[in-house]
Amino acid sequence: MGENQIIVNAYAKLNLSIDVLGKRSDGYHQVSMLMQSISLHDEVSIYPSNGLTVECNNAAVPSGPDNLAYKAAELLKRETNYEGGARIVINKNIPVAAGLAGGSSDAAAVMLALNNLWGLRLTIGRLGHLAGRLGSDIPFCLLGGTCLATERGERLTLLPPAPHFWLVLAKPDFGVPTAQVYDNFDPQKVQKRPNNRVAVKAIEAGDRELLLQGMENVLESSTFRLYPQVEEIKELMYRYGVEKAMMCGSGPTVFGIARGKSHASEIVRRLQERNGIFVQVAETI
Ligand SMILES: C[C@@](CO)(OP(=O)(O)O)[C@H](O)COP(=O)(O)OP(=O)(O)OC[C@H]1O[C@@H](n2ccc(N)nc2=O)[C@H](O)[C@@H]1O
Ligand SMILES: Nc1ncnc2c1ncn2[C@@H]1O[C@H](COP(=O)(O)OP(=O)(O)O)[C@@H](O)[C@H]1O
Repeated sequence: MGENQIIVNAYAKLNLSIDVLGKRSDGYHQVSMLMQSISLHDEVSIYPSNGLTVECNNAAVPSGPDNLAYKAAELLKRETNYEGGARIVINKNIPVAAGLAGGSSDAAAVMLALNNLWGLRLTIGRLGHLAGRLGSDIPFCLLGGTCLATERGERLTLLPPAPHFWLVLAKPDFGVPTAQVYDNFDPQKVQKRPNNRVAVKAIEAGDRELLLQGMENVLESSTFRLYPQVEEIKELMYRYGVEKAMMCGSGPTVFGIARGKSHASEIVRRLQERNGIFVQVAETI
């Protein structure tokens, strides 16, 4: 390992709940979401270099300037007039366009690492502001843990850690663009809305049962209409006995809350019998 090489983990997120409160004049949606970091992560290695480069071992992810990690580095350079560079290498474990914020998390990890490597001394508040300009989920990825996210999702209130969950993640063999899900969102078609006030109280009180009652994701109504296979995965999770199943973000990944680690492994085994589904055990962190 080179002397100045930095390796950081970029953790995936899921949304314990998503409510959409309306459409804003800038085209984005006003949301109220409970966000949670999970153990699944990419490894981001950063090497000192004169130029700026980004490589990724997953062909579905753009290398170079279209990569969110590149955009994050470029934004830091522009804002601080920093003249140097970095070689960024992403080892992808988080499925792409999955609703797990893999790209956002890589970008956040790069911002934190380069702030150190380049000696920029930007405060977390300043980093958060810059992150929000790149993507609505990136400020949360900087902070991690359990948060309430409002506005576009970039305005955060840090909460105490949510009760621990063993999770099963399951994603069909296609990705879903976030913009398509928001465009297709119709509040009239929502069946169940979350109760975020109750869910926040439950997190503060460490009340697992109450939290499960408050959790819903209104974007399911949109994604399920576009991709019925996603709803089928959710139903399968319930058939296999999860306490709660819900779509991650805009999908198509579904998470199931298992009754323990071995229950999670058993569900993974059963889901693996179906072709073309990415399945993995994870836990909240
Ligand atoms: C749905 C969520 C839930 O956490 O996550 P993902 O499923 O993408 O992981 C987020 O709201 C996604 O955040 P993020 O993926 O950062 O979105 P952005 O890059 O800012 O925006 C992508 C597109 O989604 C739509 N968008 C996003 C956020 C928001 N509050 N309202 C929107 O309408 C806009 O059409 C925008 O052009
Ligand atoms: N570092 C990155 N990792 C993953 N995807 C990236 C990255 N940089 C840019 N992208 C692009 O962003 C899109 C959505 O990425 P991702 O963060 O995986 O999904 P989601 O928004 O569903 O959580 C991908 O289709 C990809 O083209």
